[in-house]
Amino acid sequence: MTYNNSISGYIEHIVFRNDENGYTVCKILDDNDEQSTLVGCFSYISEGEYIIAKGEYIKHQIYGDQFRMDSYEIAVPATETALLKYLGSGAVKGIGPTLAKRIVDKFKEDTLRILEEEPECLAKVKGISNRMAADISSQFCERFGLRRAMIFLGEYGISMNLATKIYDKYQDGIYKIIKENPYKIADDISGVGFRTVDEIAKKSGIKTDSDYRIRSGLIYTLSLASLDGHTCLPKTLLVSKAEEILGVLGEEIERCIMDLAIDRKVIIKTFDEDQAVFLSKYYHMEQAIASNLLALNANYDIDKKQMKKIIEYAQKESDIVLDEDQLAAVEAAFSYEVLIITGGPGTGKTTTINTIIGCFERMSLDIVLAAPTGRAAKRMNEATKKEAKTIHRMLELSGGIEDNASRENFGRNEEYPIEADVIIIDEMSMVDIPLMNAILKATAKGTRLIFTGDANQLPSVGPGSVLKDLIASKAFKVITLKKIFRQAMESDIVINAHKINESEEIVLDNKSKDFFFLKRYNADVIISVMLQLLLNKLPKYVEAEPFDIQILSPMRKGVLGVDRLNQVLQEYLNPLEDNKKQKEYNGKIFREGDKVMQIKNNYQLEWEIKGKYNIPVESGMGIFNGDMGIIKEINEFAGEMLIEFDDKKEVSYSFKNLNEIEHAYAITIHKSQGSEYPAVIIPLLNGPRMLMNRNLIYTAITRAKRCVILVGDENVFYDMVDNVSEKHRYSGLKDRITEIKSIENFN
Ligand SMILES: Nc1ncnc2c1ncn2[C@@H]1O[C@H](COP(=O)(O)OP(=O)(O)OP(=O)(O)O)[C@@H](O)[C@H]1O
Repeated sequence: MTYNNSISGYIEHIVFRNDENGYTVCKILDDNDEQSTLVGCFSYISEGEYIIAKGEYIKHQIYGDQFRMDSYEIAVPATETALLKYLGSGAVKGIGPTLAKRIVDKFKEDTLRILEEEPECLAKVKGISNRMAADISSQFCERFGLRRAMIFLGEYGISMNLATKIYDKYQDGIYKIIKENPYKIADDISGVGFRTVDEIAKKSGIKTDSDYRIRSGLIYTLSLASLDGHTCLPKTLLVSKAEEILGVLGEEIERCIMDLAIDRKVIIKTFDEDQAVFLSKYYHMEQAIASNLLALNANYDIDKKQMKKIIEYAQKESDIVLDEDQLAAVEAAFSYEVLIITGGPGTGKTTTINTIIGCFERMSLDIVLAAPTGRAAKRMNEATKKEAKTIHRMLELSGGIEDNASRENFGRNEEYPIEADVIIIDEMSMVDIPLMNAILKATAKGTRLIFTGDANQLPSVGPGSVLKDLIASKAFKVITLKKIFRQAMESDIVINAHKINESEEIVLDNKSKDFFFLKRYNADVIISVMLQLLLNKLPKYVEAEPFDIQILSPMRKGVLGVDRLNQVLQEYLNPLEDNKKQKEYNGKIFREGDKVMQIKNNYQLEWEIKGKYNIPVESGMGIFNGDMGIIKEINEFAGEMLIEFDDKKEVSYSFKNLNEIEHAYAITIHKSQGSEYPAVIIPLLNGPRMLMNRNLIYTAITRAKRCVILVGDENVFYDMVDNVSEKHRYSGLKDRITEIKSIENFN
């Protein structure tokens, strides 16, 4: 590219700067002492710097003439004028224009060297004490160091924010790290991944078969596997995946796995015929879960006569006669410190839990109820009429948004355990390894733990398959409820859910009252049928608002994936009108009236419920993953959006928090885990076999309370029901439990 234009001068004032991509608008005083506006992406820029930029003059529609920079250099202030401008710009705290002049007058062009190397000489300038001289020098060195590092890291395409983090961590050591082992950055700084450092390494000339690269790539491969739910990978699989990612020979990879094992970065354990390689954090978590659970797993010596009396009383009080399995579950809650109650829909899990609560309350025991999501906790609260919290809240998460990093920041832990005689956790299928580890750390010896859930639901989003592994270990008391009760028998949702699990034939003749299949084979037709159902037929049929009826799609992508469905449905259900404001964020348009969903737990979002005359009558904190709301108001000027959630909770979102919100006309089945809706509509046309399995369709159907309507190709439905090749999760929890148990038995 040839440049007809260049500009050079001092940066007088920075008007705007985006620290992520470095986009900057600033005023530059050029060599003719004329001021211009300079714009562009600068990896480093600071007031007082002398800049030589290449680019072109453009005319901005609103802001007028500007110089748009394509490339630039920062000159070291060498002349006396340059030094004066630089030091006088306020770049170094404590030096203003007067002091700058005195310093430059005294040291002339040697000024920078004096600042860096002989700060004591500075004290010879009138007005500068010894202490001030040292302070000025250290500020100057830090600033110059940062400037050099920013420019250096900028050349590797590193964003400003990241460059600052990297510099804060390594200071001047950064040059050596980038040249020798940039992979260290991924180890040391959270949020920096292998792909980023691999790019840096490539530019820095590091060989593809460098040991540092392979080791970092192996950790990356295992981390990717954990996003798919695995806490470990069989060694052969790890080697082949790493070969694909790194493009190096298997032998080299195997050697590096051994090195990582020696450094305890990974743990290798025997696994069937093969070996399993774990990221050490997951290995230790599984190990801790196994030993903590086994340590808790005591049997209580109970007075059986007394127990039977209490159970009798609780049954009378709730006017229920428990069946054999339910009774066994209640009795087990008396005798076992750890108890698992599982069963499909309508098998009486809630009824059993309520009886257990009734008994323990009579015994004056303190009971704490919790579930993995906000909606699941709300449901537990409605079913038991007792307070139920999210697990994170029970564990007193400190900090706002829950993410992997904050998972260890729980207020309740081994030093300050949960004060309860009994902890009951529902929807256990959603609990992953890190969360289970945190629950057990916060559970004191002597506290009973009761886990309930349905092992046929989708597994947790995070790594591990805790509930299944606990059951498979046979180390804990498990009661499986199988009988479907009369009331539940009337529901084809419940009946068909069980048929799906038992591989029994499901007749799609639409003679049911609550389970329908509308055969359609074209995506647009399917969408139009869903709209009809949502707007006209279903609300009356299930006595619910269209807002409460949920479309659940198996996928995010594709013609019937949630991304497209949300776009299309928004146009039909909430089209743009003159008086409706909207805000674009990340390529999505949020509009007043849109149905949206919070997609992470945020314990610091404040809500308010307003009463008559718009006066707040209640307030609190916390909006959770899966909470649904409607955009009430968009205020472009304040950069805020008002969203109303369940129970009229109003929350003001700053535009920069919009990454916590998604449109929710349609959501993925995965996202619906732990929630229930009066009616669900499920479009089924096609999808990858890996995803379209029994687990997924079972989970989708069991989300509906009063009506399920599937719309699409019946063969896809039958294929899903038949596809039991549920994606296998590699985990070591069951083995750790068996291992520790056998050592205990041996002792
Ligand atoms: N022992 C019993 N005798 C009579 N009815 C029962 C009994 N146990 C449960 N039921 C009834 O069966 C239905 C399903 O029970 P419950 O809601 O406890 O099951 P669940 O497993 O929690 O179901 P879901 O997973 O769908 O919430 C309810 O209507 C309940 O009243």
